[in-house]
Amino acid sequence: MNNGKLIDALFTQGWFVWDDFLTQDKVSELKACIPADWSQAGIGRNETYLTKKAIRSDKIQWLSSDMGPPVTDFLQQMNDIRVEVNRHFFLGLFEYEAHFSKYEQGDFYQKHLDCFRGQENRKLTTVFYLNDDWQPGHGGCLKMYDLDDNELATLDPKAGRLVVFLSELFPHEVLPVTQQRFSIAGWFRTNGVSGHQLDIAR
Ligand SMILES: O=C(O)CCC(=O)C(=O)O
Ligand SMILES: [Fe+2]
Repeated sequence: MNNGKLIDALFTQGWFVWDDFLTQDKVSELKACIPADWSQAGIGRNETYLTKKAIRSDKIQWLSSDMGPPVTDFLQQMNDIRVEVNRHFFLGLFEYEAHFSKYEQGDFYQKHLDCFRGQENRKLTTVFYLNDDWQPGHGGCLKMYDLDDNELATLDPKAGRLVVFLSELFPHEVLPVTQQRFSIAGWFRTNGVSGHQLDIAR
């Protein structure tokens, strides 16, 4: 584990690229847990949930521990990160939600922030990549920006790489892919109040 570097980078720049977070073998085991049925990804949550292919065109599968031990292990590792980040930042991260994403030829996700308007309870984003032998011609890079629209990084979605960033500070996009691309996008959340209802994490 490399938590020290993660914590330092979150303090100094708000984002971190953690290469070889998992070995290639672990990545393969995780990939083998992906179920066969996929649903079209949407934007927003609950009643504001919309499917907007013009903004994103990937398909998703929410992670759950009944998908197998590699998924349970991954969720446990994310929980370890959650505990460590809470210890240093007092962010009160409460829960982790994550989905597998599948991008197929031509799929993309336009520039966005991961927290929803009026429900800013996604605090920290993680994206983990499952693509062996990713080549520059395959597209699908994650492009990160700051809130002033300066480009910060263009990252290959290569197997074993984990990207972590503060959800409210870094707009980002997935450039169109020419090759099937798998990732796990996840968010650490705090419980927020939405309207007059307590917005309980699922
Ligand atoms: O797959 C990626 O590189 C990022 C995906 C993303 O931004 C999202 O699902 O919110
Ligand atoms: Fe995102």
